Amino acid sequence: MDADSDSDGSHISATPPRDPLPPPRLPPQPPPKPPTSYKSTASTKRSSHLDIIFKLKKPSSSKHDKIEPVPEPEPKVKPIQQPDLPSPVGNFPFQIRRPSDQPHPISIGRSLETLPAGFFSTRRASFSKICKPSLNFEPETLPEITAEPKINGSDGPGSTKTCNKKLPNLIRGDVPLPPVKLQKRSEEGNFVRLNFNGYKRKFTAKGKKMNSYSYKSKYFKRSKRRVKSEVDTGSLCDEEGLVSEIKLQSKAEKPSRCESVEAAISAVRNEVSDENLVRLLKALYGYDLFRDGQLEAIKMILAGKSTMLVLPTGAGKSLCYQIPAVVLPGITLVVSPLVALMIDQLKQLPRMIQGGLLSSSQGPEEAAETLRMVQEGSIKVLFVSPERFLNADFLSIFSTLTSVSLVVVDEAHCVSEWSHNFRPSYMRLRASLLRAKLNVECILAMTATATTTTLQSIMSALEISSTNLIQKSQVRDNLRLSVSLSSNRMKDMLKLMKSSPFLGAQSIIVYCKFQSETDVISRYLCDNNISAKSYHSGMLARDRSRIQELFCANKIRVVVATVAFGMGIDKRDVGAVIHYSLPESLEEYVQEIGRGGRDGRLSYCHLFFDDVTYYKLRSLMHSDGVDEFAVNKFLCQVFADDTSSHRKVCSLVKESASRKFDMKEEVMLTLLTHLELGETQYLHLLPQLNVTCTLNFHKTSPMLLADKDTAVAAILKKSEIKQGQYVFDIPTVANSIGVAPGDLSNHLQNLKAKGEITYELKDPAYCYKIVKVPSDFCSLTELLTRWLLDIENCKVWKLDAMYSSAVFVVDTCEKTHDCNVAQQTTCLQERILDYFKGDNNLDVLDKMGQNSPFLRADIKVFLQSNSNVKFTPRAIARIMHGIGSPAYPSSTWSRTHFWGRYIQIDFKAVMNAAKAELMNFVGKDAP
Ligand SMILES: Nc1ncnc2c1ncn2[C@@H]1O[C@H](COP(=O)(O)OP(=O)(O)OP(=O)(O)O)[C@@H](O)[C@H]1O
Repeated sequence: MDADSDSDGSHISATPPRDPLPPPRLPPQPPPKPPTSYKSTASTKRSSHLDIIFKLKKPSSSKHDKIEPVPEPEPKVKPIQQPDLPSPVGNFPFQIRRPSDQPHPISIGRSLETLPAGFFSTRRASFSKICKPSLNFEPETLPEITAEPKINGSDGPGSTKTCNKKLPNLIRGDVPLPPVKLQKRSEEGNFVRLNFNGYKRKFTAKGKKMNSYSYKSKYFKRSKRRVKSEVDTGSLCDEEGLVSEIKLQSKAEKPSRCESVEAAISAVRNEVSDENLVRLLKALYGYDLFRDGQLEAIKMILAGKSTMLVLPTGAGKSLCYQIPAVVLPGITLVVSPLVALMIDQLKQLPRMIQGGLLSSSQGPEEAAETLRMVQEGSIKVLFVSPERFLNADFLSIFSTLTSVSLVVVDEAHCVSEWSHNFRPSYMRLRASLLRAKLNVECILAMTATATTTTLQSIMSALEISSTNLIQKSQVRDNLRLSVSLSSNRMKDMLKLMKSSPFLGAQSIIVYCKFQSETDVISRYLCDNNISAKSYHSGMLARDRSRIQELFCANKIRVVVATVAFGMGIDKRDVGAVIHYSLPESLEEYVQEIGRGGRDGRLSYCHLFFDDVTYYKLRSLMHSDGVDEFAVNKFLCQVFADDTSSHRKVCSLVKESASRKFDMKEEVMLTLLTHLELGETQYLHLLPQLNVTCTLNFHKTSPMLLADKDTAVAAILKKSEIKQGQYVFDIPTVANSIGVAPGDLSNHLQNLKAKGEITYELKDPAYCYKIVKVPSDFCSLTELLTRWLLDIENCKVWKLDAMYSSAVFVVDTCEKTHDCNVAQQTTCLQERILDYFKGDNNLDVLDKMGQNSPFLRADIKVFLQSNSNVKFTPRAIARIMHGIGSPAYPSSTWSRTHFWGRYIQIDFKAVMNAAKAELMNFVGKDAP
């Protein structure tokens, strides 16, 4: 989590001051069981905290979905005007409603994930005559590609492949394999086309002619400018490191090496023996031996078995898919959670393996070029995001034209909601779906950090047999671990860095929790003669990759970073990793210390922890939580649209919906994905779009154009005219003429190219089609709410386990009066192993207070002073814990002096107190 939740509220209270001391540490409690399945809990009774929303005193006359400007709150205890709040569902007491019959005002735009216009030229509809309802322009039902397939069946000149059929990914003697076709890297290296910082870079061989985007021209000049500005500000960078790295990447492969790789691949295809595989390892990478687990994994994949691979960070998991990728006949798809990670992995591919990537940040031409190469069969490893699986055009290539031999799910823990890093889009990666859409049998799931519960859920989703699990210890032996409780972390960290062994470390990563901390600490280190730079996701991508490059080239000694500097960083000689803040989970801790010692040499990892950070993080663990009534309202809106036509595209504008339901966008996506991929399929998600279009006509008059063009006629019908501009919702217009929103966007582009119109698209939205309207909204609401609650509890438990482990190590050390690094390493390693084994014997401290004598009184004053605002118990608890939410943003609410005041009291206890006070308030107020 990359947020800064510092409160700067005043300290005036209507009640006596709170106890400045944290509640005493309680004896270890039996560990709360991490949830095993939401299904089991779903049928239980509704949660005890009734999800009530209260309207205080004056009823609001504003419509609930109308967003009004946020008035500045008066200082002290004057009421704060709340701009856009979830409105009550039914009358008090709370009722769960079915969706209303009212039509939902949809809006829409341009696909963020659609393929470039013109890629499938035959798909274009002519809008001049069209749009009979019988025409089906829906992306997933269209005959996707009508052009002659070129790959595997090309009869064109120069074609080297003749096989039309999909090849199985199982290596057997009776299966005809295509000839080994390695890319001789004299032209481009393994970079297909990368979009670095918005510039295309094409790496060419030394001595060859550069293209117009070669690093020597644009990129080099830019990097020089950047270097200058950094030197001006006192940083220590020069361009040499970066350029030499690029030069290294652009070196051509010698033909003899290519031949030896080709021979080694052929040998493995003939016989998958240890000897042949070692020969291939040597030829491709120059390594003599496989590391623990690698050979086993490669053999399993080459035997066509789906495999779960759990190896520590830096143990060499990538090689386990790269070798099969060159041996297997078809393409290998690698699903990665982050674009930055894809770029890093693409860079790290051996030169002989042609790779490519598809990401939403690419331009249409770049994506088209990559897809063309995929179809030609010249890409062996393609990196994609899980969101790409929403794109029907992308899927069609694999279901009809290109054979996929292997799907690799990297960072596979993201599949599981019980992991530290659940990604809703990873829910799409189910074996059944992959098989249906890609016709692939073999799946490799890889992670360094998974508890037994997480592993079970990954293996069940990807249908990996328990016999195909390869698991090695999750922490490498060359990491020396130490921990200390610190009340002055800055000072202590400086002391640590100025003493042995940290003093001798060539490269150091310092991990912080909050973005603001990274800047403060890097400045502090620089002031103390330690060269440091900060790195976090709030920085420009260009600046981030620059810092990463300089760090890898040893031009910066210390990077002070948030969690954003993690996965994919493969600098081999990081000598120390310091945690300035407590990580959110042991998984995150293991992932981050895994950046150290990747060359196998000793690396020192020190963790500072303190109670203040723990309390802040614990509050943040509740920032994704939602209440039952909000889930119900959300469902009502999702299914509010006219359900008679299942062909219609519905949309939910992210920003306004997020405020309306007081739900983070990520949570809404989680719910929508569950509605698509849960036990019953209620909807079908489509790529996200910008849905609101503002259009101007230029050449022909709108009426005349409408006579010739059905789409324009529909636009005129469905638009509102605002300041002379036509404002309309893309899906509404597309639905009215029976075409897909993407095709309407393409048509608008054509009109723009002819000079007829100009237009702008805004309002990113989730788009979907309704498959089935739920028959029982109440049960579905309850099921989803319980599921989200379990995820919230699981996150809290993970943080508690992390904190308890740090306390445990320090306490054990103190008791034995013999604290040294070796002892702390063993102690923490054991703790980590127990945690990952999930034997539930881990003692987890419950440090949170359960009550405070002033809590109820403060809530009462807070309510009185904001009597014109609607609150839920959760909203009040968030304010008392100092966490903002879409409807109660910190920019507004951190001005109240109650902000973050009860951070040491358990969130649920604050919610309960808030509920009781709200009941009192409404009770008193009732006529
Ligand atoms: N058999 C081997 N012998 C020597 N070095 C190896 C071997 N296998 C992999 N490596 C090297 O180890 C380093 C780490 O490999 P890789 O990036 O694949 O690790 P990883 O397990 O994917 O780590 P992470 O989980 O952090 O991404 C790379 O530089 C790689 O070249």
